[in-house]
Amino acid sequence: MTIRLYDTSARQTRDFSPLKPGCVSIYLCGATVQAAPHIGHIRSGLNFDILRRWFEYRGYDVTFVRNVTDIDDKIIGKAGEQDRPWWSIGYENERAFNDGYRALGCLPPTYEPRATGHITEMVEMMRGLIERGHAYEADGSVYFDVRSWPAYLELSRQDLEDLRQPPEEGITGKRDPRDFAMWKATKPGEPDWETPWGRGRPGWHLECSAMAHKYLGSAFDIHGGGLDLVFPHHENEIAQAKAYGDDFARYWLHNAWVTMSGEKMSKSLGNSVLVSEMVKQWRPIVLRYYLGTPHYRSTIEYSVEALREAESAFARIEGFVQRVVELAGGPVEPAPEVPPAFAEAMDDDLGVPQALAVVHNTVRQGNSALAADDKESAVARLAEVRAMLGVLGLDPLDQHWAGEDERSEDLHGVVDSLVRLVLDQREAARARKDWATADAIRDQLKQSGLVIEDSPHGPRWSLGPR
Ligand SMILES: Nc1ncnc2c1ncn2[C@@H]1O[C@H](COP(=O)(O)OP(=O)(O)OP(=O)(O)O)[C@@H](O)[C@H]1O
Ligand SMILES: [Zn+2]
Repeated sequence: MTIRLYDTSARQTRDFSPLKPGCVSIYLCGATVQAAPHIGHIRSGLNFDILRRWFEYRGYDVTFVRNVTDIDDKIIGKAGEQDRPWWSIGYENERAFNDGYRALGCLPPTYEPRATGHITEMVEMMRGLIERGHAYEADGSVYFDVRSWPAYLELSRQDLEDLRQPPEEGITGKRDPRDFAMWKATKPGEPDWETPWGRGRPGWHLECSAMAHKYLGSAFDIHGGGLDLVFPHHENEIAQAKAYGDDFARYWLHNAWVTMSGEKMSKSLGNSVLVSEMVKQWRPIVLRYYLGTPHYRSTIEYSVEALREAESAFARIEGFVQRVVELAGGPVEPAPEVPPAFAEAMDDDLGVPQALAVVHNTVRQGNSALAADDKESAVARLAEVRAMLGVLGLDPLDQHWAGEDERSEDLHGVVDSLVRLVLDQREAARARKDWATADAIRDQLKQSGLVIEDSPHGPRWSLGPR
């Protein structure tokens, strides 16, 4: 039972062996809080939430750090446009991100450090890098000297000579156009902090190296983020941290994008679908199913059709769960272990699609057991299904989703009695051979979006597809 993970750095799947037995440390590049999250951002959070849950299932003690970049050019730009303090933009969007993560059932990280709370650590890192000859000050900014670090670009496997585009354009004082800014000299009206090299503000790359060092030490297990971060962000993080003396991350994991018409969903491109809008149209648990169940290294091309498919696939699972709970007449606890085929799929670079196939198979077996009136077997299958869904964060009976909407419980009861009332009327019409009324009632029920099924315990209703 070795977990295997695709390591971007090695370009292959490697057996995972932790730095410290029984423990896993993960650093995930989190939100730049310049705007509310789109579903691409939350996909990244979700993929790593599932990774973390899987490690926990496998008995590891997980330390999961997901940072917040609360100072950045775009935040400052927005503050100017909206005539608001820069930090009010950051706080507002950080809350929006947290609402999004919570809505989709992402467990809170162990630590969620904000960049601006770690200026001291960043100054310390720059001081060390300047002392070691890997960084220099120019005009109040501090740059990393890429030629001083021969291993630079080892993650993205590029050649320094081929690096055509300087990562930071238009900044003067660089010794080499490919050197990147760790610290940016202040400009009038911009937020700034005191350093030995004058007032200024941090560059994005430095923030992550400094925060990873502070919370996870000089070496840790896994560093993650979206594929877009491989270069320059992660490459620059590595250069800073390693040149400073850290061993840094041992495995690099990158989630693929959510795209729209083949292009990365992105705030700056304006092709974003906000999480806050999506949760008005789709149940959050369905969104989680949609965004969390494709393999983390496969692109998700946004489509309403695929969302509908996710909705009906999840409805099949949920319908089974409900039927067995009704039959059992009481709670059915998750099994202590997931089926071996599920575990095997998850161990293999987090093979959620294959693992999900095991869930659907078990649901099918459970449904056959129900059809055969085999209560014991149906209940056993539900226990397995719950254990598997728990790992994926998709167990509809989990506290998180059961309280999805507290009012929905009340509403469920109200709809229940209304449906019974209407069906009684229909029965009465049939009894007096008033077929026209009976048919009209049936048609109206259908139009209302309810699906009525007969069950040994009387009629059951559920919401039909949209
Ligand atoms: N479309 C996407 N699909 C998957 N992951 C994404 C997508 N967009 C951003 N991410 C990931 O979400 C995390 C937070 O991203 P961040 O706030 O830095 O946004 P960003 O990459 O600047 O996004 P945008 O391009 O929308 O401005 C990062 O790990 C990033 O790689
Ligand atoms: Zn980062």
